Amino acid sequence: MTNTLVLVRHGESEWNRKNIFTGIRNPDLTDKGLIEAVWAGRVLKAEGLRFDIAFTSKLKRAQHTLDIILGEIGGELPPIVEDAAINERDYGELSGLNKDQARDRWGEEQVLEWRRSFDTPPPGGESLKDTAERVVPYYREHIWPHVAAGKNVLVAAHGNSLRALIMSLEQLSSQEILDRELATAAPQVYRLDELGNVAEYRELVRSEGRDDGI
Ligand SMILES: O=C(O)[C@H](O)COP(=O)(O)O
Repeated sequence: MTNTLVLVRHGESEWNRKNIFTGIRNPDLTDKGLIEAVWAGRVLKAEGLRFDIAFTSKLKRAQHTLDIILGEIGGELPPIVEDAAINERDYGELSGLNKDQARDRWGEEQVLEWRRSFDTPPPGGESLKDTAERVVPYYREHIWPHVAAGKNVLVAAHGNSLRALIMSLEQLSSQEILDRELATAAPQVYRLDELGNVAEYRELVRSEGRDDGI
């Protein structure tokens, strides 16, 4: 399969485990996150996917996930481009706060609005719209040209930087993106047509109880 773009959110991070708003802070993966990344690499390999180039953010959890995936796939490593343009959405003053404590302090509805609305930024941070305004131009300028040239491209990034990109790729409305959740290390596999529209999409989700190692 060519013209393939695979987006993958990092595996579980230390702060995901502790239920803490992370944004552009820099925790690493947990042991569970490492295992999730291994699984993502194995399932992509089992799909027969090989990558010509890979992109990741400047944050450890995404870089580490990418390294593990590429290691599992094996063979010659593709070039890796790291750029802050695909960093996680900056959670501003919420960064470092426990999500339940934030709900106790500001109320369920306010916190949900900060987390999932399109254009309400958390105090001192970025809305999904702000995030899209850096992610989408970066995608168009630096990532899409490789896919357009028939390459297979892997992007390891973050829940909200990828939601911003998916909103543009799938032409979702600001209402439709509200409910789109990305599981950790679940590859989103897109085949794009020559205009960059989605020709095929599949999410590879880990099923419990497999005994074939993936
Ligand atoms: O930055 C974070 O805290 C998480 O990666 C994503 O946050 P969310 O679950 O509020 O989208």
